[in-house]
Amino acid sequence: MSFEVDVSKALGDRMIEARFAVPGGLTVLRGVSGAGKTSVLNMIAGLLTPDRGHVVVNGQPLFDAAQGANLPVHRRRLGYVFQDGRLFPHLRVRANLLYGYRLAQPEERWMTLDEVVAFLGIAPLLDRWPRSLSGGEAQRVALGRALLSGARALLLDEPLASIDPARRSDIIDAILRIRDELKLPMLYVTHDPAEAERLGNQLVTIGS
Ligand SMILES: Nc1ncnc2c1ncn2[C@@H]1O[C@H](COP(=O)(O)OP(=O)(O)OP(=O)(O)O)[C@@H](O)[C@H]1O
Repeated sequence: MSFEVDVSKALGDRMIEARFAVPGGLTVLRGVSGAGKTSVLNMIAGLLTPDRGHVVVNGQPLFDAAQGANLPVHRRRLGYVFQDGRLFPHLRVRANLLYGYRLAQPEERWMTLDEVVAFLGIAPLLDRWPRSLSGGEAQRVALGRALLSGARALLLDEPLASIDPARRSDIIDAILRIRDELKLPMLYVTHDPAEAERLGNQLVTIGS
């Protein structure tokens, strides 16, 4: 299994719960607004600590309440791509990409800057500032930064939501190639049934 997740967390007056085990490929996380999809990704990433349960990714335990195990964020080898890209605004694209690369331990790196740039077709963007990029270009750079950080799995939270539907094809192609050529397991939050159908190998509903 690529992701084995069984967690609960009380947030305010709500209880966020998720329990699923999924193989590789792209797993769509769906659920009504407020069901807890982002909170579940944050628990897997290590940004939010579950009250109970465990998180295992690619066979490696990242969190286990019963054992008192809780790997810090930077050691989980997960790439996180947000709705709005969240590139560092004061760094050009090349420096944004290298930021992830420098964070990774040398033995964790499995793609070079040149390989990532060629894979995502972002060579013309390297000297640009994030503010000058379209939403789709920024998301391709965000994917590149995640790949360069030595990630062994990706978490994507509505990565197409802020991109004009007519201009989504480049980023969709990139995600499909990460799924099929690089074979990175992905958890992918979306509200869009067409996106789920096109990209997803399996579907998990949060909060039902
Ligand atoms: N730090 C917090 N303190 C209290 N409540 C919180 C906190 N963070 C999130 N919540 C609540 O937990 C619930 C789940 O939020 P979350 O953002 O995970 O849902 P979601 O399924 O991703 O929603 P959406 O589809 O709207 O993005 C919501 O009711 C939210 O208001």
